[in-house]
Amino acid sequence: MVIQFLRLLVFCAIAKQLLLKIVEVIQFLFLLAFLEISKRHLQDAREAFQFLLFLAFCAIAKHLLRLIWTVNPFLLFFTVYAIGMRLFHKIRNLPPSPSLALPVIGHLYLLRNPLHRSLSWISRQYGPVALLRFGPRRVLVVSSPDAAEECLTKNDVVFANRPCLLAGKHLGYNYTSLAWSPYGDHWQNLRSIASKILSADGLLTLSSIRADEVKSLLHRLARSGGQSVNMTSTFFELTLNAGMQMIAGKRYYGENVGEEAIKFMEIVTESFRVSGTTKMGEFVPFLRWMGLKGVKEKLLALQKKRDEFMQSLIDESQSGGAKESPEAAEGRKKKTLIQVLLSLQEIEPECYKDETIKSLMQVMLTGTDTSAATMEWVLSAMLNHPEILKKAQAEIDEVVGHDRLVSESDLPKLPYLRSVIKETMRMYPVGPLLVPHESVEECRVGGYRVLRGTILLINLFYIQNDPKYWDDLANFKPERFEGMEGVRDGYKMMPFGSGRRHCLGENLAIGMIGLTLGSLIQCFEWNRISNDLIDMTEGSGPPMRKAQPLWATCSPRSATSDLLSGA
Ligand code: HEM
Repeated sequence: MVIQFLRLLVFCAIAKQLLLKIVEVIQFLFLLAFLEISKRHLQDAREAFQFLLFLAFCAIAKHLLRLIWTVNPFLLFFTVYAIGMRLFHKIRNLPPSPSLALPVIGHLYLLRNPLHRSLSWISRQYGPVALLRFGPRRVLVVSSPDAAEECLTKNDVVFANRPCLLAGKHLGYNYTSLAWSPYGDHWQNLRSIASKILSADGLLTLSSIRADEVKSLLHRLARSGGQSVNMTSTFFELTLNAGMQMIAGKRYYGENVGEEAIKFMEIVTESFRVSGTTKMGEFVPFLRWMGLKGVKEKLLALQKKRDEFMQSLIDESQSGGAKESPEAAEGRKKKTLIQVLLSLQEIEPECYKDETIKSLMQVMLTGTDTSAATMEWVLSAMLNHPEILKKAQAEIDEVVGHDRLVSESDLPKLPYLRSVIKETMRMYPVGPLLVPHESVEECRVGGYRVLRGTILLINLFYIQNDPKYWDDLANFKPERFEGMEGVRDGYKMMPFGSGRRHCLGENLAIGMIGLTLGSLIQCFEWNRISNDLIDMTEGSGPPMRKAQPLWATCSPRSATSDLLSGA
């Protein structure tokens, strides 16, 4: 910060001297010209008057500059700095940018929560490729399908890196976890391990775990007796239970949970608390020295707890003493993720270190959160549009019937349900800015120069809600996706990202979301808790959740009541 400030002072002092000199030179030149013309016996009095006027203007400007300098040198600093930067910006062919980037904080003063809304406003003013400064960091904001395509195809390798942010350092094992790792051999190795686990075959192996978790949720809801249920926490607990069952064969939420579960819940709650505190502050150097010092310590403490917890699960599995829940133990013919990774560790210990296994466990858990948030948006949207809920229910009745529960393998035969999920992900993408990327070398986007080390934010929220690309966009209309199966709609819809760093959990997430919502609407009639529409305002993320938790009531459908008693 000190260097930046000194640089600014030197720049302003030089700029001030230069400006004064320029004014003096102009004055001098005009004086010469005036004398020359008067020598030739000025014929045009108007011309002479204009010369005099200009001389007077220059003299006033010079004195004004001196006055401002004496009265408020800072005002002069800023004016000269802003004009200088703007010129410099233009000459270098950098993308358009809001004029006033304040020293130290840059454009951070323009941003509010939720961030994607502020960035949308900036895109409306400065176009689909805009450059901002978050403190000392350059940030490229892209908000059109064409520009996004350019970043994720032609420049895919250039942008395949992730920026070094606090969360990646302290929670991502010093940038070695899959989501935070820089593009390179280590990332490729992790990605190929995770791709195998999350491949269609890998997911099929663990599908019974997910189905069991959903059945257990249906049981619990059937016992709610028409009382209102907090669906936000219900979805969150469901996805965490399913995630931990796949990872370690454990469930931590529900009835009869023990001490280990309480420890796990504390870690999850703490993760939320801490993740909300890093945000923009980390781009402002003086905050990093002052306020963020505490955040760093909190992150370190959290990571220590998380690491110890995950290690205890690995140790338990290694010693063969995993205490599984009775349902899991009974149904488990398959290995948990930890068991699979430990057996690979025996063959290739260098590739499958304990740290690698723990970071993969964390990635699986992070993904569960985004799935839960999406389920909440989908159910909220359907509760606000009962006719859509009925249509999805009718499709399930016709395709699956009332004699068995929906399964993940039914999803390809339920296009309307899938369209409802897609339309929700269009209007309310839980990753509205994807995950930040960073350029490893200079490149061009939209004809502008993008310098090395620029953070890339793709404003998916803006693209997916831009009237240029979507008809009737304010209306929740799943029908727009009907008949579009397997059609890639350019880069105007990509809730899971695209390119080298696209989401690895897409199939798992779509399977779990479809299975859960399909089962909920197959077995229950759903209602809002009042006549008021559900508030669809988004809170700050990531992931982008609803600002208000979702409460709803459900009562078992008579046609499927047998299914619930036998589920
Ligand atoms: C509705 C649910 C989900 C949504 C909307 C979602 C969305 C995303 C997005 C937008 C990205 C960033 C893409 C980019 O940087 O361009 C991402 C990355 C990632 N997601 Fe997901 N995700 C979901 C669920 C999951 C699940 C369930 C898992 C794992 C079990 C998962 C694993 C990952 C991983 C590992 C990455 C980082 C990939 C990399 O950096 O190489 N996601 N996800």
